[in-house]
Amino acid sequence: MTEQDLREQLAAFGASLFQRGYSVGSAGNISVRLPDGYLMTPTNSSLGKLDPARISKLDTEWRHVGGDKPSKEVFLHRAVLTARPEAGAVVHLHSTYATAIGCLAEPGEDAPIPPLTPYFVMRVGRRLPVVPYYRPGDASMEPAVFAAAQNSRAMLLANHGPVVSGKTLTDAVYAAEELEESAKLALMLRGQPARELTPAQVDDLLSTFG
Ligand SMILES: O=C(O)[C@@H](O)C(=O)COP(=O)(O)O
Ligand SMILES: [Zn+2]
Repeated sequence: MTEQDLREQLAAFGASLFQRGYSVGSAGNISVRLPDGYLMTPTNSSLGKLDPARISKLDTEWRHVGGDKPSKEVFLHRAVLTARPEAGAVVHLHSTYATAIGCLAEPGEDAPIPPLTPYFVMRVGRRLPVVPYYRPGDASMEPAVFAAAQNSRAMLLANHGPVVSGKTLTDAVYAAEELEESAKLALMLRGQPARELTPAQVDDLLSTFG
């Protein structure tokens, strides 16, 4: 895909996420890896109204070189895309159910979303670490996010929201949506004897689709 294609795809996915309530106001940010740098949603922009021409561009050293001022979460996206060289995009949302789990979960441990459905395992993976709380935009979060991203495609920022990576922007968006639906299921079924996928079933999914 060309950079222009990716700019248009980013704006279209942003609008789609916003229209379906995965993001409200100016919450959330998205980055996409390019051959010569990165695209990033501008700070204080609504994912629902992104102008492809004004999306921020950063060079390979993460310096702002074009478009509007980038998201204040550059450090967050840099940590994930550096830790996961195979990742092509990162989506950060404040989607309600995943954020709720991020308020219940113990920072430093894995989030309490059990493997209830195959698609959660296939899209998000086996582990969902919870990164301790940092003020949004705080550069000191970078080592903790980097460490979490080394072992997992997705994570929850405690008391803040989910961060999900994918090989492509499409993969990252689909995984972020699946994570939100799985968080909703986990909360709906909390305290009930829901049947989980067995470790063997999880292994089978990851070896087939992982
Ligand atoms: O929660 C925050 O403040 C940020 O993580 C966020 O979601 C929006 O910040 P910008 O991307 O700088 O608008
Ligand atoms: Zn945020």
